[in-house]
Amino acid sequence: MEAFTSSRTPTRKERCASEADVKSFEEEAIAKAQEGTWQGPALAEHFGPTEFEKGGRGRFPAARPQRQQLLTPAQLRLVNAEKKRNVAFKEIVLKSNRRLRVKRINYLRKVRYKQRSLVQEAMSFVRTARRLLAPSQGVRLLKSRSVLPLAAGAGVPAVRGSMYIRMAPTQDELKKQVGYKAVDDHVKSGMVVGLGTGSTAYFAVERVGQKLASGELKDIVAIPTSKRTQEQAEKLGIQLATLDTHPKLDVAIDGADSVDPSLNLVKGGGGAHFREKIVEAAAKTFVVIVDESKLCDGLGPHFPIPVEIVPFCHEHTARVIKSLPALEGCDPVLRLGSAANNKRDGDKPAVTDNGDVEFWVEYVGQG
Ligand SMILES: O=C(CO)[C@H](O)[C@H](O)COP(=O)(O)O
Repeated sequence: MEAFTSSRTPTRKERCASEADVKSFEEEAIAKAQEGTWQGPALAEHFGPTEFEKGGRGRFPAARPQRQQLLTPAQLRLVNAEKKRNVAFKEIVLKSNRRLRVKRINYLRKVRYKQRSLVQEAMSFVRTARRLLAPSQGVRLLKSRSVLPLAAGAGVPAVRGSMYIRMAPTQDELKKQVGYKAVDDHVKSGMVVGLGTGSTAYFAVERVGQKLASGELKDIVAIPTSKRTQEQAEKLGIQLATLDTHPKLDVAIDGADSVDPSLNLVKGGGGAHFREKIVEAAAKTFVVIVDESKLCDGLGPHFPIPVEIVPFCHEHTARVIKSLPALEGCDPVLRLGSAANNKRDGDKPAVTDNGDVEFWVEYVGQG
């Protein structure tokens, strides 16, 4: 009996946790076990030290026989109750470990399933792409291991027998390809060249600059169709002139906004069509460079028709345009924002290089 040095025997309440305490400890134990921070049933810490735990050992302390002899029957009951709880905790830990294992297996199954469905999705995309896209649209579908596997999702392994695709060039890449090719095929040393305006013509101007710098082209005289193109050409060291000194051009290269099957064009989305028309009309050969987004079945609905007019009484001019029988079903809209791109940005009238304003004659259907 001398093992208990305190003046009185601790009450059951002091030594043993209430049912609610045990429950909350169990819940905490399960939660910790699930997070992987479970350190064992730290009963002493949780419920306060007991003589039993002082004498116990290991993770689930067992009462030593000689100590049991020192306990009163009431204390022995407490010890046994505590032992039972330890067994219960052990079971909880084992159960939660099992639950964690099951969870992990389910997670891995889900990941594998997702990977498999991504690969299937990729393959069905390739099949659809093969059906829909013709090689003439700039996309070449290959079945070869020498090109990149379809990027259907990061980390999806290429599977045996999978399809491979070379991704379609972007619109900018297509613009560059046609811009460069036009110069490579049509511009020779000693020529007078009309330089168009816009994001496609930009690449043609760039190519002329490159070829002059490399010495592949010599004695080129260029006539720009806008202030923007003039600035780009000057930066590239291209010699510039005007129609006043060079009225005949060997070739002019420019983009367009719409091209119908008979090669009729809408031009001027970039706000430079007034000068473009004057310069390009003076060229022996006019090379139009477009990507496939510009092709249409008929002019009108595909892209509004830009009309440059003097600012004087422009509202009156708009009414006159609207009343033209040939433009039935069309509506002239004052172009706002910048004239330098074919977007409607800003809220002030767009002003061209010539100080004019523009209407975009929009097709709104049969009037
Ligand atoms: O007519 C033009 C500029 O007045 C452009 O050539 C036309 O708008 C096409 O531009 P982009 O090549 O940027 O699409």
